[in-house]
Amino acid sequence: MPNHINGKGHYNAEKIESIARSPYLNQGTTTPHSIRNALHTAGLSPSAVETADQQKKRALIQLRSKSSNLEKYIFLAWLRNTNVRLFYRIVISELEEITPLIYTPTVGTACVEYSHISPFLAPPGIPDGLYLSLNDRPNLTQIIKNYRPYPFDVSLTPQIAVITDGSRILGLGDLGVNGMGIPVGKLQLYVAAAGIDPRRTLPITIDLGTNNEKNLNDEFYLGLRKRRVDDNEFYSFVDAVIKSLIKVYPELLIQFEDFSSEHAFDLLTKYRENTFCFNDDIQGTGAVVLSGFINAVKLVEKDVHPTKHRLLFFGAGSAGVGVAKQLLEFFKIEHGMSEEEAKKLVWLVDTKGLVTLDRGDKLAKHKIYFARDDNNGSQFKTLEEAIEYVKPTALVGLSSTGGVFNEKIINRMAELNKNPIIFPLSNPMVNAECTFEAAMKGTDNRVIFASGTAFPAYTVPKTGKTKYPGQGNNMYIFPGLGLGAILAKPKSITDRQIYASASTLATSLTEKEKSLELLYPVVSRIRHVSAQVAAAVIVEAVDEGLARDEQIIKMVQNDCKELKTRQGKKWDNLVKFVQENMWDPDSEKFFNSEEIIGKSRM
Ligand SMILES: O=C([O-])CC(=O)C(=O)O
Ligand SMILES: [Mg+2]
Repeated sequence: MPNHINGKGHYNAEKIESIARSPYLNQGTTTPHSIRNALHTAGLSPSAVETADQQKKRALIQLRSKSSNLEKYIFLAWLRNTNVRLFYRIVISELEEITPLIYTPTVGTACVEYSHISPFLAPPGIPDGLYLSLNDRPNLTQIIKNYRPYPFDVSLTPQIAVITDGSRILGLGDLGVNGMGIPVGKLQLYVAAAGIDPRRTLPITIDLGTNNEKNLNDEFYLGLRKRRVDDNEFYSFVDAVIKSLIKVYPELLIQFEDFSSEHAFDLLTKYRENTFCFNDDIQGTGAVVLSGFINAVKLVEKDVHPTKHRLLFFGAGSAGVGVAKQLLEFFKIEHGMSEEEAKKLVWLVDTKGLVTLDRGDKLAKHKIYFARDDNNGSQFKTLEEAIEYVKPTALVGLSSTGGVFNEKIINRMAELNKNPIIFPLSNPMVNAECTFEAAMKGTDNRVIFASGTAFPAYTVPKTGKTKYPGQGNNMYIFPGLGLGAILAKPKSITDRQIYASASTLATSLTEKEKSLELLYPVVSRIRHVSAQVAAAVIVEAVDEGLARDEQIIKMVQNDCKELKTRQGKKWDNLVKFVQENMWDPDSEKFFNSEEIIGKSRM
């Protein structure tokens, strides 16, 4: 733990002041009177001394009394910024209730409104994250150095940064600087789901303008009021930011988030070999869908041989192509198919129809890989036409077009397949290509379903049986992947590490979860699941010879003697070690009460 004691073994007045004012150290109404006296905070709150549970109960009652989810978001942000550990106690114990409020879908609403609400999320002087705008270009390194991650602790350096330019926030498009809600939300999940210390997280939004007219015309918009810069300036600015970040924090893991598709791919290609980074929308979403797909394939394998699937992707942006590429790994690794063979199982559809090489338009770079050349000159302009042509076993939506998997399309998938796999993955909920209820009704309840945002369970009217939708959200991957990477410190994050995260997530289901035909573990188990994912990433990084943490390397070599035959192994010691390394709001003794009391008596 950080040492707050001065040279003589006592807290000095300055330290006492900083504890009293710290939303991390000061525990408000649970503080005993002796400590309140010592901190000189006696009289600043009523006399009651409460337990942490009472504090939590009160906060939950307040939270639940709010009538809209946006109000709940604002309440939770305020709580986080005034009593960090109480906030995380609540998030961790009530994950299923709180995740949709601090993350998708509510974070989408919060981002749209961010310039209107952000001044009211924290007391003055408390940053929600680091903003770097075009005008900061000459001083980037200094600004990064000056920024103190919140809650403040100068003895701790950030371990993980989530960085966006706000250009493609969820399925909501270009929100400019309002996108800050996303890095903030993702990093809260790093804390809650993977036990990263909140004081070591760094949300970053770079502001290179916005093409969002509504923002540009909004008198309260807080970002640069100009159109986005061109590609040259974009890449050069991002490069300057990455270089400055690494200069200030050489071991920082950088997660790229919600960049527009074209930029997302190019940034990943540019940095993935030499920089400690990954892209959550390409690799995180890719891995989580792969994991759900592995389990979906198992549920239908009596009827469809795994290598006979035909996968139709509606939406060919970073997520669509990222997911499709990850799925290829499954066919290659688990079924020995060549890349060319596996690629033939994938068809992409975008707004102009089936993506083919001879369609006549200039395809974006990232679409060319999957563009078909076996269409004999025929073109298929709509999703319906593409479905008739491909006859897919699985329909994956990453189009950001809410409701586009309409009744007709769902019915057709049900005619074509005994158990159609339908994954409407766009976020937030309004952008999902269909609801769980619509998919169940349109397929006589035979659908195998996962969405990006959690839908409610559905009870089949005739049988009374309740079915649970899968939530194919990258929150099952990025916290564990990031934690594993932070612990093993590989030189780079590789496809094999990503694959390991996905296949481990797929096998992390309990017998009960399997008996309910779930595709993903229940959210309330996410801390344990993240530990397993992290362990898998660590083992892979060591196996690849890329890990650089000596202690981890030794431990893996002892714990997982036969690295090459480790499939299906649980690596219990390593998982335990990872869990022991997780930050927990109650695990630390934050200051020495005796020392403070001793000081006040002097
Ligand atoms: O944030 C989420 O819920 C998933 C995600 O990365 C995205 O939709 O861009
Ligand atoms: Mg994202």
